[in-house]
Amino acid sequence: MNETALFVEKLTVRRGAQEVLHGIDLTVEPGSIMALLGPNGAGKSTLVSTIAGELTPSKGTIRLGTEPLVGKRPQAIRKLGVAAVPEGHRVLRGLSVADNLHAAATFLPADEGRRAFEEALAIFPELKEKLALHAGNLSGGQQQMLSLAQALMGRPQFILADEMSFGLAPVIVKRLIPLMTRIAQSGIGILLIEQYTHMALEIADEVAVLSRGAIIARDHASAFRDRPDAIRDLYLSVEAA
Ligand SMILES: Nc1ncnc2c1ncn2[C@@H]1O[C@H](COP(=O)(O)OP(=O)(O)OP(=O)(O)O)[C@@H](O)[C@H]1O
Repeated sequence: MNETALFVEKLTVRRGAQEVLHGIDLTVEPGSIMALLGPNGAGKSTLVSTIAGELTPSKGTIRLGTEPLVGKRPQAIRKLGVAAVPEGHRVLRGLSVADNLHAAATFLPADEGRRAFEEALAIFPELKEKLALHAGNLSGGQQQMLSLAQALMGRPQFILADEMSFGLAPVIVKRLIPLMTRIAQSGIGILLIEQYTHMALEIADEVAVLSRGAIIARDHASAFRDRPDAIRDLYLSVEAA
């Protein structure tokens, strides 16, 4: 077992009166992509929000290597190296693209911040031409790239990518999703929630299927690649039970 992995152990989370995650166990390895798939309401966003420190579990642990994350504030978790890229591209719309990127480098020493800025532009060359534009004037796909670039500039060890493709045209998603492979190759572990199951399976190393707050299947992505319908059959079998 890799000690620098992101470990979720026996995680139980309530929202209001309802328990929505029931003892989740999940490990994301550095440099690998874990696709978390499941129907609407399964608890995927709840899991991401809990890892990111926005929700407090009622039971269980989350660790980055040996470092416990439960009880830490979202900003502290981000600083330790776990960055959430939220659904719906939440960039600072009134600021320029350049200022959005600079804001993401606030915690870095100046020279490292400059390096991170250049690296982000190397990964997302489209943003280079838009540096002076207000982020609110970018297309949805470009805003999502900016959001991802901001997460990367914090030098994360892990990225939690929740429905990055939300609201984007499939043609944009086809360009965005392969970038995740490049990011993983740089050593960053990715927990990927993606509505386009076939695209998630193409790039993922492992798959965990969540239904009604429990992991109902976990395997190498290759086991599902040629039969994405098997995943929907799994959801349906749980729904029917
Ligand atoms: N803010 C909230 N307050 C109370 N319950 C919530 C809240 N947000 C989500 N829930 C409930 O928690 C459960 C899990 O929802 P969650 O959004 O985590 O699922 P999901 O798998 O991400 O679904 P989707 O794909 O629709 O986003 C659902 O039953 C949902 O109704």
